[in-house]
Amino acid sequence: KAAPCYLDNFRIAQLYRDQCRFPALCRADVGPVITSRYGGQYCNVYTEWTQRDLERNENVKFCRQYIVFHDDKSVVYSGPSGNCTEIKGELLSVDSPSGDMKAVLRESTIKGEEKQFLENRQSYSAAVQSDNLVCSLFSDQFGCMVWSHSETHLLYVAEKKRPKTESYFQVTNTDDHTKRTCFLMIHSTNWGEALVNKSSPVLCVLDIESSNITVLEGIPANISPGQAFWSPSDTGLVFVGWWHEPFRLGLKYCANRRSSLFYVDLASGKCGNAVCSPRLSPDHCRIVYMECGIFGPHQQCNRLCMYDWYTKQTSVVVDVVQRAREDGFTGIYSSMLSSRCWSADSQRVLMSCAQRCRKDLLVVDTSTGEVTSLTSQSEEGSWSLLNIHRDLMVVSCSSPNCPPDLRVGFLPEKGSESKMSWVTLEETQPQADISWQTLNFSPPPEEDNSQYPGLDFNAILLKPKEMTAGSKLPLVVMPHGGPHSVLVSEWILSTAVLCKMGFSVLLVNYRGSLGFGQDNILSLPGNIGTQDVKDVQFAVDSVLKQGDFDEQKVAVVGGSHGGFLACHLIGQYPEFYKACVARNPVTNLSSMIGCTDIPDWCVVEAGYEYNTDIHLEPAILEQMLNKSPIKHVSKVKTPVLLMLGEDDKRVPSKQGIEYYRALKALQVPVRLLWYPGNNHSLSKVDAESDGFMNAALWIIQHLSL
Ligand SMILES: CC(=O)N[C@@H](C)C(=O)N[C@@H](C)C(=O)O
Repeated sequence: KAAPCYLDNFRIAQLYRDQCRFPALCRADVGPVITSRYGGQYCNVYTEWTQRDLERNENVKFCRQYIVFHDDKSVVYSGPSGNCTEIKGELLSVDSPSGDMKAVLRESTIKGEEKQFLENRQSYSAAVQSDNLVCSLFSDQFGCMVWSHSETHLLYVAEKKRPKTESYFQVTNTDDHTKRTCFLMIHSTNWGEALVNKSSPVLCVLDIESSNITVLEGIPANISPGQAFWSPSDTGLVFVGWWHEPFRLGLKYCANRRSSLFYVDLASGKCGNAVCSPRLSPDHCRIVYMECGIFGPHQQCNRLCMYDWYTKQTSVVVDVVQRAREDGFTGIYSSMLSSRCWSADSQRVLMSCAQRCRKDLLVVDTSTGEVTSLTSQSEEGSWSLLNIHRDLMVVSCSSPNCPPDLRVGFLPEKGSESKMSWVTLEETQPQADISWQTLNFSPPPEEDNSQYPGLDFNAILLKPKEMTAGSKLPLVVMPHGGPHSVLVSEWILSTAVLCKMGFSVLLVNYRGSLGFGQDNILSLPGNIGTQDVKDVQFAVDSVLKQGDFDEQKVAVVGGSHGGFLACHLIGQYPEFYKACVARNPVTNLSSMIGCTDIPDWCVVEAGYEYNTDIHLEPAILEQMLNKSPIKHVSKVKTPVLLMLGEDDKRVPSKQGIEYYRALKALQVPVRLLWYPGNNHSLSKVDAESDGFMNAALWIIQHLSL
C-alpha cells in the first residue's frame, strides 16, 4: 500500500536497504606477537562482522584480518591484511593459546539430517559429535569452547539427548506398510525464551589426539553448567552453574537467576562451591566475576568480585553503587565481561559499561577498586570492548549518526589513562544528515519517588539535520523494554532510517533504566504503569516545548515492556499519540503470569517479592491488572499496529491478542501482524525488515504525512 504523500514504499525500502550495508562487529582476537625479519614486532587482529542480507534473508558473517606493528606501548603501523571472507556454516571457532591450532564448530546437513562437527583446523581431522548421550553443541548463554592451556584438550558445553518416547499404542499404516509412531513428550522445563532447546547442558572434554569425548562426571544434578574454562595447570574446570530446581525460569536478559561459580577437580571428580560470570587472570592467580542479587529486578547494578586461586579468598572489588558517585561513576551494568578482560600484569580489569546513556570503557584496579574511564572525555557516542590481549585493546565505537568502526590502542600505564590514544583500523561514514543530543530530566516535584527521592533520567533525541524552513518535525517516541535496560548513544538501524525519512526520534531512559545507579532501578518495581509512563510523557512534553515539532504528529513505538509503555501512553493520554506500534507488548500482567518464562518478572514489577512457592493472592492479581495497559484500553483512540511472534515464550502472543480483541470490540483501528517462526525479539532478517516497513507505513498513514 502506497504511503500517502510523505515517502513511498519504494523509497523507504531503499533507505532501509542502504543503512543495512553497515556491518556490526561481533568478535575480535589478537594473535601472537611475531618478529619480522627486519626486527619489527607485529600481531594479527582477526575480526568477525555481521550484516543483514535482505536478498538472502539472513545475517551474513564475514571475517577480516588486520596487521598491527607495535612496540611495547604504541601502535606504529596498522592496516588490513587480505580481503573480507564470508564465514559459512561455522557456529563457533576458537584459536588455541599459541595460535597454532583452531577448533571450529560447524553445522552441515548430511542426508537431510542436521549434524554438528568439531574440527581441529591444524590436522583437519573432524571429530563428529554423535554420541548417544549428547548432541547439539551451542553458542549461547551456556556455550563455550575452550582450549586447555596445554592445547591437548578442548572443553565445550552440549545438550543431553533426550531418550525417544513411543506411544503404548503404535499404529501400523497398512497402505504403505510404514509404522506410524505417536511420540509422547514428557514435559521437561527448558531455559525459556530463545533457549527452548536448552534443558540439561553437560560439560564435555575432547581429547585432540584420540578424538575421544568424555562427558564430565561430578557435576551436581540440580544445576545446568555453562561458561566453563580450565583452571590453572589444567587440573580442573571452573564453570557457572545455574540451579534448575524446583524449575527453570527464562534466562535471557535475566541476570538475576540463582547461580554460582563451581570448580570440578578432574582427578577426584569432586565439586567445590563458589559464585558467577568468570575470567581468569593472565598469571592464572585470580578470577574476576560479576554478581548480583537473585530474583528482584532482572538486571541490576553488579558487584565485581574476585577469587584468589591460591589463598581461596573472595573479595568484592567494586560494590553496588546506589547513586552516581561524585566522579560520575554510576556502577557496573555489563552482564558479560569480554572473553579477555585483564591487563597484561593481571592488575586491572577492562569492561564496556553503560554510564547513564553512554557506553564507556572502564578500567578497574583490582587492588584498590578504583574505577577510571578511558572514554568519558571523548566526543563520540558509545564504546564496546571486543578484546584485550597483552594490553592491546580492540574496540568498536559508534553513535546514533555513525555506524560502528574498529580501533586498537594500548592500555596506558595506571594513572595515565587520560593519555589513551586510538588507531582506527576500519573507518565508517558518519551520517551527515542526522544530528543527536542527550537530554537530562528531573521529574516534577509531584512525580518524585518518596522512597527514592531526587532521581533523574535522560533521553536521546535524533533529528534530521536539514529542516525545510517553516516546517515542523513529526516525532516518534521510543521507550525501551526491560524495563531494566538502557538505550545508549550507539548506532541503531531503525532510528537512523526513521531520521533519514524525516522523523525526529526520542529514545527515553525513564527511571528504572540501567546505568543510573541501583536506587534508580529499585524505584520502579511496584510503580510500573505510572512512574515510567509519566517519565516518558514528561520527556515528550519537554521536547515539544523546543518548538521544532508538530504536536499533532507524534507516534509511539515500543517492544515488550516498551510495548507495555506504548499501550499505557495511548490509554492514559488518549488525544496525544496519533499512531502506536507495539512489538510483543505486555498488556496484562495478571494473564501473563501463568504462561511466561518469567513469572517472577510479573510479581516483582507489580511490587511484590517472588519465591518459587509463591501463592498468588487475589490482591496480587488485582494489582497486576491495575498496573496493566488493558486497564486503560477503553480510553484508547490511537490506531494500533501489533507485531507478534508465534514462538514468543517471554511475552506470549496471547498478550497482544487480548489487547487486539479489546480494541476490535471498541472499534479502534487495529492491525495484527503475525510472524511465524519468530520469538520475542522478531529479529529474523525478514521479520525485522517487514516489521520496520509496516511500522513506518502505519505511522505515515496515521500521522497523515
Ligand atoms: C526481562 C525481560 O525480558 N522483560 C521483558 C518484558 C522485556 O521488556 N524485554 C525487553 C528487553 C525486550 O526488548 O525484549
